[in-house]
Amino acid sequence: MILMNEVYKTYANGVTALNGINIDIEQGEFVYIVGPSGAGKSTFVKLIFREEKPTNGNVIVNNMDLSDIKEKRVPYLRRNVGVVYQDFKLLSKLTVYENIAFALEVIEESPRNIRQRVMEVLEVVGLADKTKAFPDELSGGEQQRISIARAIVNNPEIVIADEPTGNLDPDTSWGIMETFEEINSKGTTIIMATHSKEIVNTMKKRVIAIEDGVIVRDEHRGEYGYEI
Ligand SMILES: Nc1ncnc2c1ncn2[C@@H]1O[C@H](COP(=O)(O)OP(=O)(O)OP(=O)(O)O)[C@@H](O)[C@H]1O
Repeated sequence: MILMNEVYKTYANGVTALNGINIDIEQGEFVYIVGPSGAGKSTFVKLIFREEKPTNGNVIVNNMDLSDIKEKRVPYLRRNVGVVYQDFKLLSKLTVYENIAFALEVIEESPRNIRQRVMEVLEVVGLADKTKAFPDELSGGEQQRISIARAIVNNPEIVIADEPTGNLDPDTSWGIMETFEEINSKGTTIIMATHSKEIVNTMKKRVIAIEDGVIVRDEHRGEYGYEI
């Protein structure tokens, strides 16, 4: 569960990105975050995996208040929150297998469990035959699938995706969206910031619209609502 209570975020340069956010997202929901460029979408999602801290207010994720958790608890939070980025952020010198295994090695899983789990998530994203490939030997869509596999390898309760289809062509984007749907169907919460009107209006989900740092719309099976 994700709760935000009167959340404000002002960056060091004085820009206020979030201006009094109140939200309640239940476990298992699929939520799109939409809004114009600079509205505060990325800031909103970054608060959930504590990439940023609120200036004021409370951000509660899986019963942890991130506004005041100790630094040493952050890795524990991150095990429960997988993140997918627009630009994939794969490590170019590591193979597909190593990129995914890395997340388990840092928490000292046994080699046997690592092997089993990496192969499981590669099956989920349909790339079990690519274990030995390096990221730059893969298409953009394949790289994004690997980054999704990496995000779910710890079995997180929440997956955050910040414009995951932003660098992909439409056909590839639909495939990526199907993968997110499949992950969501197993109970994982998905929070996705997106500019894709077509995706939001086709795969209907909850839509939270942010403008100038405030929530202006929160609809069940909502529309994208902006011209692009
Ligand atoms: N690290 C930062 N330091 C200072 N200002 C920032 C920082 N990150 C974002 N901002 C500012 O905060 C505001 C909100 O930015 P944010 O990235 O959250 O918007 P966004 O809705 O995700 O935009 P986009 O759709 O263009 O990605 C913008 O005015 C932006 O310039």
